[in-house]
Amino acid sequence: MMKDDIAKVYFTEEELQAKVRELGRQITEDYKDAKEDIYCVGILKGASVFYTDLVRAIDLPVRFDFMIASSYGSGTSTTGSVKILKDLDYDIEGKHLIVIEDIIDSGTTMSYLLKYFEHRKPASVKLCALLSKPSRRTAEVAIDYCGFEVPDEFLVGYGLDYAEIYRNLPYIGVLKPEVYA
Ligand SMILES: O=P(O)(O)OC[C@H]1O[C@H](OP(=O)(O)OP(=O)(O)O)[C@H](O)[C@@H]1O
Ligand SMILES: Nc1nc2[nH]cnc2c(=O)[nH]1
Ligand SMILES: [Mg+2]
Repeated sequence: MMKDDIAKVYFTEEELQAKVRELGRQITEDYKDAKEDIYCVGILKGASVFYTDLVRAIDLPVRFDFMIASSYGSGTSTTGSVKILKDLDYDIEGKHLIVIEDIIDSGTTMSYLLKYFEHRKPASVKLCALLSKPSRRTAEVAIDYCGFEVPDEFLVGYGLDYAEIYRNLPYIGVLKPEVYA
């Protein structure tokens, strides 16, 4: 079973779902009077699971868009360069963007994407990240809605992968050292 590979559970399914509801309520409250269209932009693939839960906790007419960005290759450390493998489908000029991400670690991915979005002149951009690892930050990123701060450990589950596996775990944890061997 997949759980046999997990050394420690950091956030249970229940804890994650409670946080998602709280973030959804906060976003709903903050955008309830917005005049412009709201675009929820998910950064695939890591944000996929959090995204689909969070949008269902937002009680407003939002639109979906996705980007695919990758800076980690297949390992556990950032390559430092961000590749956009899929761009936005829509012109976001004058729209509200809520960028939805699983984790801000070094900040490399998001600092790059936030600059990229600003060039497209949206009405506003806010970032919602489930996890933040502040001790690892090399590029500054302001997180408007942050789920949890986490220590410097490589986490898997709820969208977060190791070598593309473990994204479908409904909880977040760390792997046993022998899994990396
Ligand atoms: O703050 P950073 O150090 O840039 O790390 C955070 C990024 O790394 C992971 O994505 P990854 O590039 O591994 O691709 P994935 O989303 O497809 O897993 C994660 O989903 C974030 O997007
Ligand atoms: N799976 C996973 N991907 C990451 N990308 C940046 N930090 C992490 C992490 O802790 N786990
Ligand atoms: Mg990602």
